[in-house]
Amino acid sequence: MKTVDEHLADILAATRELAPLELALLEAVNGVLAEPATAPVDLPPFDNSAMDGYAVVAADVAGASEHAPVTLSVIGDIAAGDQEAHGIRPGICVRIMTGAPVPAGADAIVPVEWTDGGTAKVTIRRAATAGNYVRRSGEDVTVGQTVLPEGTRLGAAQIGMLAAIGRSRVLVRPRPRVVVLSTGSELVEPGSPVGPGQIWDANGFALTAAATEAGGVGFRQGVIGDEDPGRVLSAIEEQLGFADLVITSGGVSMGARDVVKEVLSGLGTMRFDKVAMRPGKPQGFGLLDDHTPVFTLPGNPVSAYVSFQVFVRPALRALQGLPPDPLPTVVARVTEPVRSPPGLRHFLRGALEYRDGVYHVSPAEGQGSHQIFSLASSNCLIVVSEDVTSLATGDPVDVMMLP
Ligand SMILES: Nc1nc2c(c(=O)[nH]1)N[C@H]1C(S)=C(S)[C@@H](COP(=O)(O)OP(=O)(O)OC[C@H]3O[C@@H](n4cnc5c(N)ncnc54)[C@H](O)[C@@H]3O)O[C@H]1N2
Ligand code: MOO
Repeated sequence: MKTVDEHLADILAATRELAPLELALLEAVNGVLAEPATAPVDLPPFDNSAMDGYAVVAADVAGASEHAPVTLSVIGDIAAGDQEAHGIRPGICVRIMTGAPVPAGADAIVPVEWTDGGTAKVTIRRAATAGNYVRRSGEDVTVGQTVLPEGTRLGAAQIGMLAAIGRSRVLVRPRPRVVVLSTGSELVEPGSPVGPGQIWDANGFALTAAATEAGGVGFRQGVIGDEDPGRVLSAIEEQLGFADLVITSGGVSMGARDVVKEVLSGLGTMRFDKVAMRPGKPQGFGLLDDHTPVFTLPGNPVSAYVSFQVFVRPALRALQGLPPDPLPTVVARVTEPVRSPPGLRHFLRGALEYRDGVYHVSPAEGQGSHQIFSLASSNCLIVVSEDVTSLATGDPVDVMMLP
């Protein structure tokens, strides 16, 4: 049997980064920057006010206090966006709004709360020193500065940064398009009635959602029966022109109708292995059409989901040129004894809780690979390594936090 680490290493060795594309900013959300982004101007681009108040000569108000207020003439207003040139000199000031350019001659802003709010004349009751509430040009970013390095995942804050330096388009490795196919003649579309021996397709939905959760764009292609091998093969092949990655579930074990394995064996670099893990033992992976990674995951819902998190998720990251990090992992203390088979990496579903400065984890009651309820009620996978066969209450163990 292959180890989990060997299987993952083979997957990552075969997975190539997607070609970068130039996209409009909002199409690039969750993409990965394929160029460094540099600022064409300083940010802020000009000195501006941090407060609604009055732009003054600081020396005029250096002695202002409740007992010795200072009164200045107000010669006008400047709002954010105003382009008129205002200038002041000692003895006069301008009413100014947050974000408006500081007028020539002014070197401090007095917030309106420190004044009587006057419009022709204003009385100031507190001293301000030079620079008070002035946002200096370039104090956030200087012209030419790299604001986002290549390889940055573009979340909301990074998209905002790009817009703030005036970019409308960026070069990114896009979110991988992940096509998900479920195989099995017992499978029925949720929303339709199930007959004897039938079940609703759970994996198609879970894996499509997982692909999107992991930074891809999931496309569920529905259910393919397993009576006609030719139909299963053509359904997979039809997706290769469009998909950046294909996931199937079901049909890879030892049954008389394990059709996915049957039709893909010998194609491209497809290989079907037993991996030393529970759940998720039967795994298939390879490239079809030279470059499209195809994962054939086992049909049991928990097996398919765990296989996704352990193998597909890192590959999706690699397609975007990101380090293939595993799910965030912490060390927790088990709240009850755990038994685990020797030689297998065991991923138990569990409940992780942070209490009194320590993580505690409780294994879920149902650990069968068909028990989707216990998966859906869990927030983590307890990872018991190959060489550990038992854990006592309080023993430390690695725990992967589920998204
Ligand atoms: N003789 C052996 N039998 C089995 C072995 C083995 O080594 N020797 N391995 C077992 C393990 S472990 C797993 S996991 C499964 C994997 O089987 P397949 O990948 O071939 O999957 P199927 O047989 O098609 O289905 C298994 C199970 O999962 C249900 N299923 C399938 N697809 C879906 C779906 N989209 N939504 C919900 N449920 C689904 C299916 O109805 C079966 O109950 O093989 C074991 N057997
Ligand atoms: O290995 Mo299967 O994936 O346990 O149920």
